Amino acid sequence: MDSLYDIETTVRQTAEAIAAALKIEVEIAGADLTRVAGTGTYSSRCGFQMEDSFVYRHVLESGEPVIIDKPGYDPLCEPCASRGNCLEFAEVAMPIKAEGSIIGVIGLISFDEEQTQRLLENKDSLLRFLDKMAELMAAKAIEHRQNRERELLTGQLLTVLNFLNDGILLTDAERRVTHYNRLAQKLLDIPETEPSTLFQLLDEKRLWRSVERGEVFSGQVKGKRVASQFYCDAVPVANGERIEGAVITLKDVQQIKKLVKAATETEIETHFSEIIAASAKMKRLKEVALKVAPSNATLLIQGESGTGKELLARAIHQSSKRRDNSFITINCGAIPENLLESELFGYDEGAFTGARRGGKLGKFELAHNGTIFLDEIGDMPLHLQVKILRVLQERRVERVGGLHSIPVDVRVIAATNRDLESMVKTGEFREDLFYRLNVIPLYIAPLRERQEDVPLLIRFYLEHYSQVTGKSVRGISPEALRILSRYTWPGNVRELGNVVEYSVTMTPGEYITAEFLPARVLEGPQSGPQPKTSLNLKSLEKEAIIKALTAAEEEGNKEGAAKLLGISRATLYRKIKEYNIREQTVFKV
Ligand SMILES: Nc1ncnc2c1ncn2[C@@H]1O[C@H](COP(=O)(O)OP(=O)(O)OP(=O)(O)O)[C@@H](O)[C@H]1O
Repeated sequence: MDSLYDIETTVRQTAEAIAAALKIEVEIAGADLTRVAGTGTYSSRCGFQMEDSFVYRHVLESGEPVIIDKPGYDPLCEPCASRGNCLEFAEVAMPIKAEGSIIGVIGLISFDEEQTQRLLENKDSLLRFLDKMAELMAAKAIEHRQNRERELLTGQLLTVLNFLNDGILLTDAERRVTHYNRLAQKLLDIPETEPSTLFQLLDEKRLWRSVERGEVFSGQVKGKRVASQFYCDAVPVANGERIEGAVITLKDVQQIKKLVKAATETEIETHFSEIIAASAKMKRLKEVALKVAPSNATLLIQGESGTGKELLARAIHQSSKRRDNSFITINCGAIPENLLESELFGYDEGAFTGARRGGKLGKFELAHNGTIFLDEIGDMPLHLQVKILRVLQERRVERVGGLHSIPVDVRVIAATNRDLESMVKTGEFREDLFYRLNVIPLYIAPLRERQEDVPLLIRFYLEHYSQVTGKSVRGISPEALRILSRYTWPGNVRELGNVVEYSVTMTPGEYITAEFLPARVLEGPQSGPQPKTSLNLKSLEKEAIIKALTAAEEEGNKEGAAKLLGISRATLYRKIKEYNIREQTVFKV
């Protein structure tokens, strides 16, 4: 609500001006009938509630001006105690209206004949004059209220700006920084004492080019006063066609990476103590891995699927001084070849049709100061193998469509379940990359070759799944344990975990017995009585190829064998040659 008290000085000056112009006493009251200003005898009575102010109350209620030329005899004076003894000769009262509300009254009072004559001789022009004075005061009161509201809103907006997790810069059309929030000040080290331009703070050429075109910009920009990279979004502020400035938001790229790490990694921190190892092979492997963990050496972990390659890589990262930075994994075999390059190395804005505005960080950049785990490196296409080799040699990455290379400090741990050495022989894997990766080779033996680990792993998964399912399965019968110990575990530890989960879920009692083991374990290949050669990886592979070829031939489609096996046709033909699988062996048997 607009109030005359907020503009007390203006009200007093107005009262004095009216009094000087008309040579008559003036008083101005607020909406609650408190005298805000007064001249002559009234000047000492400001700030007090008026008594017997029946005329003013009527004006406040009706919103209409009143002229009383016979005080004490007018119907409005009827309730007044001084009725009949009134000292006033005449009175004029004009309401003060602000946006539909009545916020006060201007009162003129004459105390002799001469004043009365002056007051009443030209009523119309007097009322017009008073109306203008009332309008002036109302405008001032409205302006004062609007300023107060604007200040409040500015204060609220500044609080919001300072509360945001992004740095915010506002600029004018000349790139002068007109406003910034606390975070922007900290991120860019903006000097508080002198005004800054965008040019002094950011390497902003590309950003400003977009702003000038009236386009939104998103991308990475380097700081000028600080050595940081920022992820910026800039939105032009336009007035019609004219660009009048921009709003720029800033995110510290290092901070984003830390957030990525926090969001993706904290739950799966792995320590060496979590790698279960009873067998001599695993104990020895853990020893070697613990020794190489603190170094920056590139590592290659080989082993069948499910043997714990990723688990080992995580433990190595966790034991290195990179542990506070990201451990980024990428499964090179699971990502379509045409997307793999940009996943690994990122791309710059406009690198290809459909490229995201502002480009995209690659996994190598995300892993800066940390570790990148290149899973299934054996599935990496040859042209990307060259790029990986270059990163390992030069420690810089080049984004797809990028003009400059970016320095990265990344430890590479690669893993594969394929025989990279024979892939090198067949030309499927680059020899130079193989030797680069294989600086320190780590081999995880398949579970069937380290049966001593089986009981310990079973106990671990029993406890885990009993807890997860809320069942109190406490152990396993000797017969069930014997069956599991003789099983060949083609899926290794991952499969063992699944088997225990199945059995815990199925078993009604406190112990897992043989009948609650999955059928494939009961019927599947048992390692004990079988000839040792059948456990050989190569003979298993040969067997699988023969089976796939037979199945495909039965369907009249030889090509389908590669699909069944999940390998390329070229690899299939190479393996047929390698294992000397003759047509009649396959098709005529
Ligand atoms: N020695 C071990 N102790 C405890 N858990 C293990 C061990 N080895 C493997 N695991 C568990 O087995 C599962 C499979 O492990 P992981 O994913 O590391 O295998 P991998 O060799 O990387 O598999 P793939 O080649 O299929 O990617 C995980 O749940 C892992 O925690």
